[in-house]
Amino acid sequence: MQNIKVGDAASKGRGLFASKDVTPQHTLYTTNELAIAAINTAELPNFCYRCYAGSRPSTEQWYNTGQYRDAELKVCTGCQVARFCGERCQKQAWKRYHKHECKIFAKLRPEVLPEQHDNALLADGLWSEVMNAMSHGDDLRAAGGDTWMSLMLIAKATHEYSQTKVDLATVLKLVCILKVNGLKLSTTYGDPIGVFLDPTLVKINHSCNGNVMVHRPTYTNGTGWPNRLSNDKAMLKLLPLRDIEQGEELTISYIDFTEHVTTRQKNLQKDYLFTCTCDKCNRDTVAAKEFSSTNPDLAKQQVTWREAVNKHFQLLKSPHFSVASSINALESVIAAMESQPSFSPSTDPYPRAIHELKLLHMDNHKSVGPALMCALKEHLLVGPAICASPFYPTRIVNAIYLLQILALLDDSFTPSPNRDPQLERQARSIEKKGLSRQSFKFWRLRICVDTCACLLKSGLTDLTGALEMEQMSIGINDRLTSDEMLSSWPVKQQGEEEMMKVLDLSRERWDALVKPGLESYDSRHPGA
Ligand SMILES: C[S@@+](CC[C@H](N)C(=O)[O-])C[C@H]1O[C@@H](n2cnc3c(N)ncnc32)[C@H](O)[C@@H]1O
Repeated sequence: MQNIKVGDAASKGRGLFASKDVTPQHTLYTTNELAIAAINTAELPNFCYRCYAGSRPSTEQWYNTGQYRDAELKVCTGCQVARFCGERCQKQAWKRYHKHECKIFAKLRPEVLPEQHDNALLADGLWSEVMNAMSHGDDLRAAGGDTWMSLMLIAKATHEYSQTKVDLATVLKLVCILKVNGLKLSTTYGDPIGVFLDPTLVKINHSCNGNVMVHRPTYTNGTGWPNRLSNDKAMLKLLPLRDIEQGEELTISYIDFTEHVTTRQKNLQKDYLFTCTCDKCNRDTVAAKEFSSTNPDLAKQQVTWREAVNKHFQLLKSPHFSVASSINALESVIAAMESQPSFSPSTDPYPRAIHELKLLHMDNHKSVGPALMCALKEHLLVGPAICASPFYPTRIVNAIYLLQILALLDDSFTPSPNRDPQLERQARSIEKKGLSRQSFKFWRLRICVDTCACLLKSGLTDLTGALEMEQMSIGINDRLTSDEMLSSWPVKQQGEEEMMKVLDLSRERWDALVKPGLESYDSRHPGA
């Protein structure tokens, strides 16, 4: 299933190219094994040290247990650091790498450097491929500063504690290679849990408007996880976001492409040592210059909003973090941005603020109502504005979450002895805000049908199981029924009016920001 080839990407060095015409349904590249991977120290207790399973279960499970994990991981009795989802993963990890590091981990615990987990023994061919990747060692050394200091420290610590026979200069080069070529190891739901390096993907270049995406399927090693829903055994997949022609260069975004162009440029220069000249950067640079000369006050205001959201991210990792004050800070940035007549949901930091606020409300366990408001804004306003491709995995994953939240609230209306009064109160309060039960069901159906349609045309096959469960709970059996159900639905107009009200959007704003997305939806479902 490898539909890629390595080629010359001019001033960027090598690059990856499509070796045939592909659609979003094709997988361009897949691997069942990560050559090098490291789970962040803080996440080690939460993820299997072999297959990285541990991503979030359904929202319902999360609501009922307050936990994102769907099974207990067993800790390695030797080091008390690595955890495994089952015996199979533990045995495989031991054979492949853990026997070389278990004692070192035991000695270092609890301060295990994440980079210490990288000493999977690489076969000769793989080792030379990895060592051939760009390291930018000389540039990093010349730039000096904190970055170079921390790379040196990591290299020295790794060299000393691993008792490797490889010399310090080589370890330092490897650490630089990891910095420049390492990609974010994330859950299927996009939460970062570490870093990985793949000998093929080290050749992929960056664009802030990338045409492909790395996806980590929900079900990896198939061990010990009772609630997994797919048979997809790939550790990762490279999926197209749109149709791509044979010979076209494949690009991913190394960074959060929703951030402001100056931040993107700064981060790419600092971490990857190049100046991005992609179309999006060129467009955004011109637009930002024009904006600060025509709207200097608002441009300054936007800087303070970005600083407020960045402060939340810094605090998130610190012991001074307070959920309540972060919620307040994010809510006030969101309200201030929405109050601008020129409000655009793709303007940084709006997408990041909405997503974070949703997660904080979800982490706050019982705040399902406020989480729903954020999830709706994310789905209807932010998603289409930041990425035109309906196959963008993050949009699909967010839609699945939204559906699960909707289901949780919708079910709470139904009389049952196990009904949760708190959940019911939140559902009633949304009803009071203006979204009737009928419209609630309409949106559930509409979002489910559309997400299924996108999923079927994408390579995200591991997610179909999660959506089938949503379909079943709504009562959809097949595509025809769903389109028929939608077209005969009496409250399409009413559903839209009520959603507008509940999200506090004027007709003008709805028409400008939400309607185009819904129209492209309608074109996917002509019968509806
Ligand atoms: C992961 S490597 C990508 C493969 C690399 N081009 C090679 O030849 O091995 C990352 C490095 O590629 C270069 N690069 C990636 N995307 C680029 C871009 N859009 N413009 C310029 N250089 C880029 C930078 O030097 C960056 O540090």
